[in-house]
Amino acid sequence: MVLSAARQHLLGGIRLGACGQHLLGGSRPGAWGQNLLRGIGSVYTAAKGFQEKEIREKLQAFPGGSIDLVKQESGIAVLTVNNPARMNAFSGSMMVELEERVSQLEEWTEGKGLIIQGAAGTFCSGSDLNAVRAISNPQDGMKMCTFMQNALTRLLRLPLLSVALVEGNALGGGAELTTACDFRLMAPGGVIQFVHKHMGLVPGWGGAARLVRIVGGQNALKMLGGALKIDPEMGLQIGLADRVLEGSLAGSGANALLEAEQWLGCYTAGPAPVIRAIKSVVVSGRELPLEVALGTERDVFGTVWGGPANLQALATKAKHK
Ligand SMILES: CC[C@@H](C(=O)O)C(=O)SCCNC(=O)CCNC(=O)[C@H](O)C(C)(C)COP(=O)(O)OP(=O)(O)OC[C@H]1O[C@@H](n2cnc3c(N)ncnc32)[C@H](O)[C@@H]1OP(=O)(O)O
Repeated sequence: MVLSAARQHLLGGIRLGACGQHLLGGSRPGAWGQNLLRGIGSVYTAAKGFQEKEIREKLQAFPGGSIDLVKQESGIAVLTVNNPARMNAFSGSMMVELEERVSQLEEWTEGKGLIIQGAAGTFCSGSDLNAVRAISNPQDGMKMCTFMQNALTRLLRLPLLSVALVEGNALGGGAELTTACDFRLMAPGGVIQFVHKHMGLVPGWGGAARLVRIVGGQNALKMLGGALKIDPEMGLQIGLADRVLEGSLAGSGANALLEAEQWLGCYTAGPAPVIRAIKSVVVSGRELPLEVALGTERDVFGTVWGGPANLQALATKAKHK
Protein backbone atom coordinates (compact mmCIF):
# COMPACT_ATOMS: atom_id res chain seq x y z
CA MET A 1 0.00 0.00 0.00
CA VAL A 2 2.79 2.40 0.97
CA LEU A 3 4.71 1.46 -2.15
CA SER A 4 1.75 2.15 -4.42
CA ALA A 5 1.12 5.54 -2.82
CA ALA A 6 4.72 6.66 -3.28
CA ARG A 7 4.79 5.57 -6.89
CA GLN A 8 1.44 7.19 -7.50
CA HIS A 9 2.93 10.42 -6.19
CA LEU A 10 5.71 10.23 -8.78
CA LEU A 11 3.43 9.16 -11.57
CA GLY A 12 0.86 11.85 -10.89
CA GLY A 13 -1.72 9.07 -10.71
CA ILE A 14 -1.66 8.59 -14.45
CA ARG A 15 0.28 5.39 -14.90
CA LEU A 16 -0.46 3.70 -11.64
CA GLY A 17 -2.11 0.73 -13.38
CA ALA A 18 1.09 -0.51 -14.95
CA CYS A 19 3.00 0.21 -11.75
CA GLY A 20 0.54 -1.55 -9.47
CA GLN A 21 0.31 -4.59 -11.72
CA HIS A 22 4.05 -4.91 -11.82
CA LEU A 23 4.35 -4.73 -8.05
CA LEU A 24 1.99 -7.67 -7.90
CA GLY A 25 4.03 -9.50 -10.52
CA GLY A 26 1.30 -9.26 -13.13
CA SER A 27 2.99 -7.41 -16.00
CA ARG A 28 6.08 -8.14 -18.06
CA PRO A 29 9.38 -7.15 -16.44
CA GLY A 30 10.46 -3.62 -17.20
CA ALA A 31 7.04 -2.25 -18.16
CA TRP A 32 7.07 0.21 -15.28
CA GLY A 33 10.66 1.12 -16.02
CA GLN A 34 9.64 2.00 -19.57
CA ASN A 35 7.11 4.47 -18.19
CA LEU A 36 9.72 5.95 -15.91
CA LEU A 37 12.07 6.37 -18.86
CA ARG A 38 9.52 8.66 -20.52
CA GLY A 39 9.47 11.03 -17.55
CA ILE A 40 7.48 10.52 -14.41
CA GLY A 41 4.80 13.07 -13.97
CA SER A 42 3.44 16.09 -12.23
CA VAL A 43 2.96 16.94 -8.59
CA TYR A 44 -0.51 18.46 -8.98
CA THR A 45 -3.17 16.80 -11.13
CA ALA A 46 -6.79 17.51 -11.99
CA ALA A 47 -7.69 14.93 -9.35
CA LYS A 48 -6.02 17.18 -6.79
CA GLY A 49 -7.98 20.22 -8.01
CA PHE A 50 -5.32 21.59 -10.35
CA GLN A 51 -7.17 23.64 -12.99
CA GLU A 52 -4.42 23.74 -15.59
CA LYS A 53 -6.50 25.18 -18.47
CA GLU A 54 -7.70 28.11 -16.36
CA ILE A 55 -4.18 28.90 -15.15
CA ARG A 56 -2.74 28.72 -18.66
CA GLU A 57 -5.33 31.22 -19.89
CA LYS A 58 -4.54 33.57 -17.04
CA LEU A 59 -0.78 33.39 -17.70
CA GLN A 60 -1.25 33.92 -21.46
CA ALA A 61 -2.64 37.38 -20.62
CA PHE A 62 0.96 38.45 -19.84
CA PRO A 63 2.83 37.96 -23.12
CA GLY A 64 6.44 38.65 -24.11
CA GLY A 65 9.65 36.75 -24.84
CA SER A 66 9.86 33.07 -25.68
CA ILE A 67 11.30 29.75 -24.56
CA ASP A 68 13.26 28.31 -27.48
CA LEU A 69 14.14 24.65 -27.84
CA VAL A 70 16.70 23.16 -30.23
CA LYS A 71 17.11 19.38 -30.23
CA GLN A 72 20.49 18.41 -31.62
CA GLU A 73 21.76 15.27 -33.38
CA SER A 74 24.18 14.77 -30.48
CA GLY A 75 21.23 14.00 -28.20
CA ILE A 76 21.81 17.24 -26.29
CA ALA A 77 19.01 19.84 -26.51
CA VAL A 78 19.44 23.54 -25.77
CA LEU A 79 16.60 25.45 -24.11
CA THR A 80 16.96 29.25 -24.18
CA VAL A 81 15.08 31.62 -21.88
CA ASN A 82 14.66 34.48 -24.30
CA ASN A 83 13.46 37.88 -23.12
CA PRO A 84 16.64 39.98 -23.17
CA ALA A 85 14.87 43.36 -22.90
CA ARG A 86 13.87 42.27 -19.37
CA MET A 87 17.03 40.34 -18.52
CA ASN A 88 15.21 37.12 -19.50
CA ALA A 89 12.46 37.55 -16.92
CA PHE A 90 9.59 35.05 -17.25
CA SER A 91 6.43 36.56 -18.71
CA GLY A 92 3.20 34.57 -18.25
CA SER A 93 3.33 33.26 -21.83
CA MET A 94 6.92 32.10 -21.24
CA MET A 95 5.75 30.05 -18.25
CA VAL A 96 3.20 28.36 -20.52
CA GLU A 97 5.85 27.85 -23.22
CA LEU A 98 8.22 26.32 -20.68
CA GLU A 99 5.58 23.72 -19.83
CA GLU A 100 5.08 23.01 -23.55
CA ARG A 101 8.81 22.57 -24.11
CA VAL A 102 8.97 20.14 -21.17
CA SER A 103 6.17 18.13 -22.84
CA GLN A 104 8.20 18.06 -26.07
CA LEU A 105 11.26 16.86 -24.17
CA GLU A 106 9.21 14.14 -22.46
CA GLU A 107 8.37 12.82 -25.94
CA TRP A 108 11.97 13.01 -27.21
CA THR A 109 13.01 9.39 -26.84
CA GLU A 110 16.43 9.88 -28.50
CA GLY A 111 17.47 12.61 -26.04
CA LYS A 112 20.30 12.26 -23.54
CA GLY A 113 21.08 15.76 -22.28
CA LEU A 114 19.70 19.26 -21.89
CA ILE A 115 21.37 22.64 -21.41
CA ILE A 116 19.31 25.58 -20.17
CA GLN A 117 20.74 29.01 -20.87
CA GLY A 118 19.57 32.61 -21.00
CA ALA A 119 19.72 34.75 -24.12
CA ALA A 120 22.33 37.48 -24.57
CA GLY A 121 24.78 36.41 -21.89
CA THR A 122 22.59 36.48 -18.79
CA PHE A 123 20.56 33.64 -17.29
CA CYS A 124 17.17 34.82 -15.96
CA SER A 125 15.95 37.56 -13.62
CA GLY A 126 12.96 35.58 -12.32
CA SER A 127 9.30 36.42 -12.81
CA ASP A 128 8.47 39.43 -14.94
CA LEU A 129 7.75 42.01 -12.26
CA ASN A 130 5.08 43.63 -14.44
CA ALA A 131 3.12 40.36 -14.42
CA VAL A 132 3.86 39.86 -10.72
CA ARG A 133 2.37 43.27 -9.92
CA ALA A 134 -0.77 42.45 -11.90
CA ILE A 135 -1.39 39.16 -10.07
CA SER A 136 -0.20 40.21 -6.63
CA ASN A 137 -3.10 38.58 -4.79
CA PRO A 138 -2.70 35.25 -2.95
CA GLN A 139 -5.14 33.31 -5.18
CA ASP A 140 -3.41 34.16 -8.46
CA GLY A 141 0.02 33.78 -6.87
CA MET A 142 -0.84 30.26 -5.72
CA LYS A 143 -2.06 29.33 -9.20
CA MET A 144 1.12 30.57 -10.86
CA CYS A 145 3.22 28.81 -8.24
CA THR A 146 1.31 25.53 -8.72
CA PHE A 147 1.77 25.71 -12.49
CA MET A 148 5.50 26.41 -12.21
CA GLN A 149 6.06 23.72 -9.56
CA ASN A 150 4.53 21.17 -11.93
CA ALA A 151 6.56 22.34 -14.92
CA LEU A 152 9.86 22.45 -13.01
CA THR A 153 9.27 19.11 -11.28
CA ARG A 154 8.65 17.49 -14.67
CA LEU A 155 11.76 19.25 -15.99
CA LEU A 156 13.95 17.81 -13.23
CA ARG A 157 12.43 14.35 -13.68
CA LEU A 158 13.15 14.20 -17.43
CA PRO A 159 15.27 11.18 -18.37
CA LEU A 160 17.93 13.61 -19.60
CA LEU A 161 21.06 14.85 -17.82
CA SER A 162 20.32 18.55 -17.44
CA VAL A 163 22.61 21.52 -16.93
CA ALA A 164 21.87 25.16 -16.06
CA LEU A 165 24.48 27.31 -17.79
CA VAL A 166 24.65 30.38 -15.57
CA GLU A 167 26.13 33.44 -17.25
CA GLY A 168 25.30 36.77 -15.63
CA ASN A 169 22.41 36.75 -13.16
CA ALA A 170 20.11 33.95 -12.04
CA LEU A 171 17.78 35.85 -9.69
CA GLY A 172 14.53 34.91 -7.91
CA GLY A 173 12.68 32.46 -10.13
CA GLY A 174 15.87 32.29 -12.25
CA ALA A 175 17.75 30.90 -9.24
CA GLU A 176 14.88 28.45 -8.72
CA LEU A 177 15.15 27.34 -12.35
CA THR A 178 18.83 26.44 -11.86
CA THR A 179 17.83 24.01 -9.10
CA ALA A 180 15.48 22.19 -11.48
CA CYS A 181 18.56 20.97 -13.38
CA ASP A 182 20.87 18.12 -12.40
CA PHE A 183 23.98 20.30 -12.70
CA ARG A 184 24.92 23.98 -12.60
CA LEU A 185 27.86 25.41 -14.54
CA MET A 186 28.77 28.99 -13.71
CA ALA A 187 30.65 31.39 -15.95
CA PRO A 188 33.10 33.82 -14.32
CA GLY A 189 31.02 36.74 -13.04
CA GLY A 190 27.90 34.57 -12.80
CA VAL A 191 25.61 35.02 -9.78
CA ILE A 192 22.88 32.81 -8.32
CA GLN A 193 20.77 34.76 -5.85
CA PHE A 194 17.50 33.90 -4.19
CA VAL A 195 16.31 37.51 -3.86
CA HIS A 196 12.89 36.46 -2.54
CA LYS A 197 13.45 37.86 0.95
CA HIS A 198 14.02 41.30 -0.55
CA MET A 199 10.68 40.88 -2.35
CA GLY A 200 8.90 39.91 0.90
CA LEU A 201 8.58 36.34 -0.41
CA VAL A 202 9.90 32.82 -0.21
CA PRO A 203 10.60 30.71 -3.28
CA GLY A 204 7.39 29.22 -4.68
CA TRP A 205 8.51 27.30 -7.75
CA GLY A 206 9.92 24.45 -5.63
CA GLY A 207 13.30 26.17 -5.43
CA ALA A 208 13.61 25.98 -1.63
CA ALA A 209 12.81 22.26 -1.45
CA ARG A 210 15.32 21.51 -4.20
CA LEU A 211 17.97 23.87 -2.79
CA VAL A 212 17.93 22.07 0.57
CA ARG A 213 18.58 18.79 -1.25
CA ILE A 214 21.48 20.30 -3.19
CA VAL A 215 23.36 22.35 -0.58
CA GLY A 216 21.84 21.11 2.70
CA GLY A 217 19.60 22.92 5.17
CA GLN A 218 22.29 25.11 6.75
CA ASN A 219 23.52 26.56 3.48
CA ALA A 220 19.96 26.93 2.17
CA LEU A 221 18.98 28.88 5.28
CA LYS A 222 21.93 31.23 4.82
CA MET A 223 21.25 31.68 1.12
CA LEU A 224 17.54 32.44 1.61
CA GLY A 225 17.87 34.29 4.93
CA GLY A 226 20.66 36.53 3.67
CA ALA A 227 19.50 36.65 0.03
CA LEU A 228 23.19 35.86 -0.57
CA LYS A 229 24.83 36.48 -3.91
CA ILE A 230 26.50 33.17 -4.75
CA ASP A 231 29.47 33.66 -7.04
CA PRO A 232 31.18 30.75 -8.83
CA GLU A 233 33.78 30.23 -6.10
CA MET A 234 31.19 30.09 -3.34
CA GLY A 235 28.96 27.99 -5.61
CA LEU A 236 31.67 25.36 -5.91
CA GLN A 237 32.40 25.48 -2.19
CA ILE A 238 28.82 24.71 -1.13
CA GLY A 239 28.11 22.23 -3.93
CA LEU A 240 25.69 24.47 -5.80
CA ALA A 241 27.98 24.77 -8.82
CA ASP A 242 29.47 21.68 -10.43
CA ARG A 243 32.02 23.60 -12.43
CA VAL A 244 33.25 27.10 -13.16
CA LEU A 245 33.72 27.66 -16.87
CA GLU A 246 37.17 28.61 -18.13
CA GLY A 247 37.63 32.39 -18.24
CA SER A 248 39.17 32.14 -21.68
CA LEU A 249 36.14 30.44 -23.15
CA ALA A 250 33.29 31.91 -21.14
CA GLY A 251 31.70 35.30 -21.40
CA SER A 252 30.93 35.18 -25.07
CA GLY A 253 27.68 33.19 -25.32
CA ALA A 254 28.56 30.68 -28.03
CA ASN A 255 31.84 29.70 -26.38
CA ALA A 256 30.25 29.21 -22.98
CA LEU A 257 27.63 27.00 -24.60
CA LEU A 258 30.33 25.05 -26.42
CA GLU A 259 32.18 24.50 -23.17
CA ALA A 260 28.99 23.40 -21.45
CA GLU A 261 28.29 20.97 -24.29
CA GLN A 262 31.80 19.54 -23.98
CA TRP A 263 31.41 19.14 -20.22
CA LEU A 264 28.01 17.48 -20.52
CA GLY A 265 29.23 15.33 -23.41
CA CYS A 266 31.48 13.41 -20.99
CA TYR A 267 28.35 12.23 -19.18
CA THR A 268 26.03 11.74 -22.16
CA ALA A 269 28.52 9.71 -24.21
CA GLY A 270 26.97 6.32 -24.97
CA PRO A 271 23.64 4.91 -26.09
CA ALA A 272 20.50 6.90 -25.20
CA PRO A 273 18.69 3.99 -23.49
CA VAL A 274 21.58 3.56 -21.06
CA ILE A 275 21.98 7.29 -20.28
CA ARG A 276 18.22 7.63 -19.78
CA ALA A 277 18.19 4.59 -17.53
CA ILE A 278 20.99 6.12 -15.43
CA LYS A 279 19.04 9.34 -14.94
CA SER A 280 15.88 7.38 -14.12
CA VAL A 281 17.47 5.30 -11.34
CA VAL A 282 18.99 8.46 -9.86
CA VAL A 283 15.62 10.27 -9.92
CA SER A 284 13.93 7.39 -8.13
CA GLY A 285 16.85 7.12 -5.69
CA ARG A 286 16.68 10.77 -4.75
CA GLU A 287 12.89 11.02 -4.56
CA LEU A 288 11.57 7.69 -3.31
CA PRO A 289 11.92 5.75 -0.05
CA LEU A 290 14.65 3.12 -0.33
CA GLU A 291 12.45 0.06 -0.81
CA VAL A 292 10.41 1.74 -3.52
CA ALA A 293 13.55 3.03 -5.23
CA LEU A 294 14.99 -0.49 -5.19
CA GLY A 295 11.89 -1.80 -6.96
CA THR A 296 12.14 0.99 -9.51
CA GLU A 297 15.82 0.30 -10.07
CA ARG A 298 14.97 -3.33 -10.76
CA ASP A 299 12.34 -2.27 -13.31
CA VAL A 300 14.75 0.07 -15.09
CA PHE A 301 17.51 -2.56 -14.95
CA GLY A 302 15.11 -4.84 -16.81
CA THR A 303 14.99 -2.36 -19.68
CA VAL A 304 18.76 -2.44 -20.31
CA TRP A 305 19.72 -6.00 -19.28
CA GLY A 306 20.15 -8.02 -22.47
CA GLY A 307 19.63 -4.87 -24.52
CA PRO A 308 21.76 -3.97 -27.56
CA ALA A 309 24.39 -2.02 -25.60
CA ASN A 310 24.66 -4.74 -22.98
CA LEU A 311 24.98 -7.55 -25.58
CA GLN A 312 27.53 -5.56 -27.57
CA ALA A 313 29.64 -5.01 -24.44
CA LEU A 314 29.44 -8.68 -23.54
CA ALA A 315 30.62 -9.64 -27.03
CA THR A 316 33.90 -7.81 -26.51
CA LYS A 317 36.61 -8.65 -23.99
CA ALA A 318 35.86 -6.00 -21.35
CA LYS A 319 38.79 -4.41 -19.54
CA HIS A 320 37.93 -1.25 -17.62
CA LYS A 321 41.29 0.45 -17.19
C1 LIG B 1 7.33 35.25 -7.77
C2 LIG B 1 8.50 35.97 -7.32
C3 LIG B 1 9.85 35.47 -7.67
C4 LIG B 1 9.79 34.10 -8.23
O1 LIG B 1 9.27 33.95 -9.33
O2 LIG B 1 10.31 33.18 -7.59
C5 LIG B 1 10.60 36.39 -8.61
O3 LIG B 1 11.34 35.94 -9.43
S1 LIG B 1 10.33 38.03 -8.44
C6 LIG B 1 11.54 38.74 -9.52
C7 LIG B 1 12.90 38.70 -8.91
N1 LIG B 1 13.84 39.42 -9.74
C8 LIG B 1 14.13 40.68 -9.56
O4 LIG B 1 13.63 41.34 -8.66
C9 LIG B 1 15.10 41.28 -10.54
C10 LIG B 1 15.04 42.79 -10.54
N2 LIG B 1 16.01 43.34 -11.49
C11 LIG B 1 17.28 43.60 -11.16
O5 LIG B 1 17.72 43.38 -10.05
C12 LIG B 1 18.14 44.18 -12.24
O6 LIG B 1 17.31 44.60 -13.30
C13 LIG B 1 19.17 43.15 -12.80
C14 LIG B 1 18.51 41.87 -13.26
C15 LIG B 1 20.23 42.87 -11.72
C16 LIG B 1 19.88 43.77 -14.03
O7 LIG B 1 20.41 45.04 -13.68
P1 LIG B 1 21.05 45.95 -14.82
O8 LIG B 1 22.09 45.18 -15.54
O9 LIG B 1 21.45 47.22 -14.17
O10 LIG B 1 19.88 46.17 -15.88
P2 LIG B 1 18.51 46.95 -15.66
O11 LIG B 1 18.10 46.98 -14.24
O12 LIG B 1 18.59 48.26 -16.36
O13 LIG B 1 17.49 45.97 -16.42
C17 LIG B 1 17.30 46.05 -17.81
C18 LIG B 1 15.82 46.01 -18.04
O14 LIG B 1 15.32 44.76 -17.58
C19 LIG B 1 14.21 44.98 -16.72
N3 LIG B 1 14.09 43.87 -15.79
C20 LIG B 1 15.07 43.25 -15.13
N4 LIG B 1 14.56 42.27 -14.38
C21 LIG B 1 13.24 42.29 -14.56
C22 LIG B 1 12.16 41.51 -14.05
N5 LIG B 1 12.35 40.49 -13.18
N6 LIG B 1 10.91 41.79 -14.46
C23 LIG B 1 10.67 42.77 -15.33
N7 LIG B 1 11.66 43.56 -15.86
C24 LIG B 1 12.91 43.31 -15.48
C25 LIG B 1 14.54 46.28 -16.06
O15 LIG B 1 13.40 46.86 -15.49
C26 LIG B 1 15.08 47.07 -17.22
O16 LIG B 1 13.98 47.50 -18.01
P3 LIG B 1 13.90 49.04 -18.47
O17 LIG B 1 13.88 49.85 -17.23
O18 LIG B 1 12.63 49.11 -19.26
O19 LIG B 1 15.13 49.28 -19.29
